Amino acid sequence: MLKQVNPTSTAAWKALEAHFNSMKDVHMKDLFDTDASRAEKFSQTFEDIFVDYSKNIINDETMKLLLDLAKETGVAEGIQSMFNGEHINETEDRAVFHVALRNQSNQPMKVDGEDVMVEVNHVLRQMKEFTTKVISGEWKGYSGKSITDVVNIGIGGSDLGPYMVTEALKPYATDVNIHYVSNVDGTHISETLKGLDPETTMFIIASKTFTTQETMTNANSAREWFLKAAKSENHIMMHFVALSTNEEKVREFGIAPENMFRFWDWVGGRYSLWSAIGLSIACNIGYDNFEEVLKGAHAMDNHFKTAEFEENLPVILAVLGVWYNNFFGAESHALLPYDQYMHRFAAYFQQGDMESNGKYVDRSGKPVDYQTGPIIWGEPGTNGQHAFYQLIHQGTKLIPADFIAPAVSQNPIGDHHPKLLSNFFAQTEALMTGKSEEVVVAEFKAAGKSDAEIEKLKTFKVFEGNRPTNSILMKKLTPFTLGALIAMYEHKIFVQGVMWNIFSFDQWGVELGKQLANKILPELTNEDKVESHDSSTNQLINKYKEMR
Ligand SMILES: O=P(O)(O)OC[C@H]1O[C@@](O)(CO)[C@@H](O)[C@@H]1O
Repeated sequence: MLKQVNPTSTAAWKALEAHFNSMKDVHMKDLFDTDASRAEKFSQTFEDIFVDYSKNIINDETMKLLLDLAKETGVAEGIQSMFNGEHINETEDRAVFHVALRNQSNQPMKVDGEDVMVEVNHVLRQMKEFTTKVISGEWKGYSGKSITDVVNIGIGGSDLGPYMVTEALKPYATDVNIHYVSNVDGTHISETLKGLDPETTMFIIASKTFTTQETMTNANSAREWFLKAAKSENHIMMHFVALSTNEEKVREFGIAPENMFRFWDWVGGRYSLWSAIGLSIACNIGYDNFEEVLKGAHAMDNHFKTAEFEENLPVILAVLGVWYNNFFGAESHALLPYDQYMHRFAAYFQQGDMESNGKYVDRSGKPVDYQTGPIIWGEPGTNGQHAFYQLIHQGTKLIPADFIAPAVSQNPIGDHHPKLLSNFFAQTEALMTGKSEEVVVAEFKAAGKSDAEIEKLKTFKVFEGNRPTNSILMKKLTPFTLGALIAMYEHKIFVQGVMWNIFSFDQWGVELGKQLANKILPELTNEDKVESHDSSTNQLINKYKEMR
């Protein structure tokens, strides 16, 4: 069980409220000007990852109080509880044990007295055997041909993680082409199946529950598409495998148990890419590279479990997020990877963060009277600079942002990478320093502008600066480094959930929409006028019936 501490009742919170009043008008520029060691003091290295968090509106006192808040809200105890396999997902009475999936040191890790590593390692061996056969061409389809394309059918945590990782690790891809189908919109599977050959296509049906409407609809459509060519149901087993906790539903679908890769209820969907859900990753980049991803995450787990809070990267990033979310009133957090391969990174953590901490009821069942999870968003740099950086630089909203970049490119052509990184460095500098009216006027004068022009335009060109960022510089985007980076953010989310006294591992909020959709679906199968909803929903459904 996690300690139940209302964060606003702690001494640290009260001290932070007072401290905020002394910091809210401080400009980071002045903090840098008065402390030559600032950058070094507020930076941390982990393996090949360098994190510079000095461009934040913090001083030593800020960090002390924020870490005190983490301590007072029971983060240290929460870390122990998670790694001890306690049922900290209390509303579903489950452990939260994704750390066991990547426990490469193979120390026993127990849930309810049982060492889960026996099963974890069995499934990893099964995954290795399967992916080796597929990649080597040994696995044959119904007509005797090898598999050329793998289609992962899943949604949410059964899609976003594998998709993000295979996109990020494209340089490590084998010859097996990987495709992801998630949306129930017929377009998604129709467009994906175009150009695929049923004789050489493998379908991975990824679903923890094996009941998700989108996934089962897409799986059935894939099966129909396949059987049109393959004819016999006996051929299903050569082209369909299942990743799930629900063996009964897998059998009902017609996938043989030997083609099922199991995982367990203590694996949350949004924390499942390390489990059998990662099968499509291993098919695409090879099992050894998938194992490297696990190793990177495991290294971060050990750091998270053992490092003092003052040097603990997930804890540091978590408390900085709380500082802006709960004291500066920031409502979102941007993830801005300066790496095109990481174009799905923010999307992945939209589920990871917002489905974990998008909660308004605390662990005692009472509505909170403080802010919880932020809106997560972002796009790769430099594209974002031509889309939304205007608001980040000169808007009225505070947007704390993480800038992420590799020092070494996987595609070192021409001078692209120096240009990419010059923008990576310049943006956080600009967000921090801004541009004063004095500098603006001097630039206008140097350009020969008249006083009247200067007077008219100068305020539009002033940048207040003091916009906080974290800079995360990786040596290179490798499987190990990506694994460590993902785990770092997973643990940041966990720490924030503990501090906000919420349950981060259930997701009751996704149920109502599904429930109402299931009620509406049958109403769409006829031409009857619908009157069972509010007037807007009735109107929309009836208008749809007129239009179609
Ligand atoms: O893996 P499955 O059981 O098909 O669930 C898919 C996704 O649906 C949810 O919205 C839960 O309903 C996510 O939490 C989950 O990752």
